[in-house]
Amino acid sequence: MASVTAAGKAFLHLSATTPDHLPLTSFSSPAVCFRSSRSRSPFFGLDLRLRLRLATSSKIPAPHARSAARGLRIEAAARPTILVAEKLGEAGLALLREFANVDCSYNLSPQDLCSKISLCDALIVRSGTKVTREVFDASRGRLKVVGRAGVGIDNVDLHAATESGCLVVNAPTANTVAAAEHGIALLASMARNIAQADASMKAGKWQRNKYVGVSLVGKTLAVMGFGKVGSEVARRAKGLGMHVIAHDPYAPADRARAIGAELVSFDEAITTADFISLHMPLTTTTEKLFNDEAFAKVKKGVRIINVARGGVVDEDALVRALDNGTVAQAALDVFTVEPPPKDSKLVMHENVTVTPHLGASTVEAQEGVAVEIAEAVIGALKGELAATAVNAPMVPAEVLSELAPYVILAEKLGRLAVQLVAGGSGIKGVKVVYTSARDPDDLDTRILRAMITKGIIEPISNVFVNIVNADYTAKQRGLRISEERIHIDSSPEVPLDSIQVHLTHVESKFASALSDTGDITVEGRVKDGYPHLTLVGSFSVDVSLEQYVILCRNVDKPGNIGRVGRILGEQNVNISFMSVGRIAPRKQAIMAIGVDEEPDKETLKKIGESPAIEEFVFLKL
Ligand SMILES: NC(=O)c1ccc[n+]([C@@H]2O[C@H](COP(=O)([O-])OP(=O)(O)OC[C@H]3O[C@@H](n4cnc5c(N)ncnc54)[C@H](O)[C@@H]3O)[C@@H](O)[C@H]2O)c1
Ligand SMILES: O=C(O)[C@H](O)COP(=O)(O)O
Repeated sequence: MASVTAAGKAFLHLSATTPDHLPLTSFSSPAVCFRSSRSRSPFFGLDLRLRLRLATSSKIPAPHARSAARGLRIEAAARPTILVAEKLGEAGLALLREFANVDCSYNLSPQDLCSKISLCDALIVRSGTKVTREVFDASRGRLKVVGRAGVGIDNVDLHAATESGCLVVNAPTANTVAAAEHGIALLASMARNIAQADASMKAGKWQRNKYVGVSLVGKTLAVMGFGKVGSEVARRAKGLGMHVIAHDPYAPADRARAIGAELVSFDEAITTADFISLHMPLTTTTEKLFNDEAFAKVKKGVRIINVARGGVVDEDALVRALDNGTVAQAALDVFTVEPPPKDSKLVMHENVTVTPHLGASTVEAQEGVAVEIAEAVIGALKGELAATAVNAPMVPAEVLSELAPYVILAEKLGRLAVQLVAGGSGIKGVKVVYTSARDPDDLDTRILRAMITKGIIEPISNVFVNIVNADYTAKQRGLRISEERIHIDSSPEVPLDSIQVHLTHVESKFASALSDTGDITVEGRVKDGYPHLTLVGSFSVDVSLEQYVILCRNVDKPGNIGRVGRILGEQNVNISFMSVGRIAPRKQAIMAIGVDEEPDKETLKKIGESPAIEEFVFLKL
């Protein structure tokens, strides 16, 4: 469809909503892993190594095996060896044994794991085994795949894995219901003092008055994080007659409504709830989110359940809140350090019920997880790439080499846009606009779309997005992605002029990021091979997208820029880049500041309090 832009240029409109099924076969040629400059995801540089490593297994297509043979040792005829370091369901073990020699060695010390690993092609773990850089070093290049039989891969050193050319796969869905059921079990047993009463009876007592509980029906439960587990907890709590509210800045409101839960802000959730159940991932934003400040706001006597990750709670602050009665009880399955110290005040607290990270531990979930991970590991050893690959997107090398800097730009724009979303508004629609001199047939945007999806989803979840699972993951989370191309008259040698990412109809924590249509809008370009932010809302800026960016809106008058610069300078925070975009001289302006170090909270507070600053946001890319 041809239309005309505001600038009067003709453009081609091509709307591609998320397809139901990805054409996986078209991606199944050489796997290429690449590393973005500084994000947690593995990107450029390691591509060929990982690709060739995977191609050294026996059942791979001949051309790939030939290319692998040139650079690497081939173990074509040998059956691979898989070390299973934590208990795995029988169905999964049976699948593994059909394909490989399986060594089930549980409770290995770090030293024993290191000495065994050089004889293994794959390693399967749960959350109890630390797969550190030492493990990858000790494998001396033989380890090709690490399978995490569960969701969280906090125990695997992803950078070290990628650097040693080792693929990491996980099993993200099979234990969702088990975790939700465990959350409900903790909720009910905490409310009725089941664990304490059981211990008391076993100690020979009969304390009927001491263990009077509280009822669930009619009480308000705040589900913090409305993803896979959180939504299942909400569904079950509705069945118990609870009033369910939820806080998740990125979840679509209609999905919550369908379950009968209302999405609310963080403050509303924690100030009104009788029970708070945590289901968000551990990220830089959620780390110690439940701290003294949060406990100061909760309804007195609130009860807290955590089956997500221990690090989301400041455990010392929780002990203080339990001691002073702010929090009546807590039921915890997860801890900052696992296992927690034997003398942990939190674990020993009489108002705390604990389980040793049992959320995923049902027979059914473990069978499901075992099959899911066995299939993923076998596939990877065969040279296929699973949709659950955590550290390996896959694109044809020639596409990658041309789009490399745009791929980084796409992910960074996604990361930036999602951090501008205000709590409670939920993201539903993403519109991506590519400006290019190329004919649509000459520009494959799948990888760019995948990278934008990755940038939007990864900072807010524990899902790892790659080219294989990007569209599926977006769809699963109710994210509709549409693409539009604007054709410009320029050299088709350059694949893209700009990429714009619009998060449609959301509220922003930085109002200036909203365009006239009410969308969060950011645009970027590649300049001298580096990604630059060139538009925020309606403001033109030009800042290199490095690790940290501060966006401030201020009145455009002398001295304002200097004030912010001085605050940063006083804290020894180095400015790497700065750009000012303004509507007109002496009206409103946006300062985009790239900084080398992460400013501490105090410094950010000072910037926010500076009279010149109308609003500001600190972004990690
Ligand atoms: N205890 C266990 O054995 C066990 C088992 C499974 C999962 N888990 C943990 O449970 C958690 C949830 O898992 P999941 O599979 O539902 O993940 P998910 O990615 O499906 O859902 C997480 C949700 O949290 C939301 N979120 C992100 N940042 C948030 C914030 N600041 N405030 C509120 N919400 C935020 C995301 O938008 C997403 O909807 C994870 O931490 C996971 O590791 C634990
Ligand atoms: O991340 C997960 O899948 C859960 O926390 C479960 O971990 P586990 O497999 O060690 O029980």
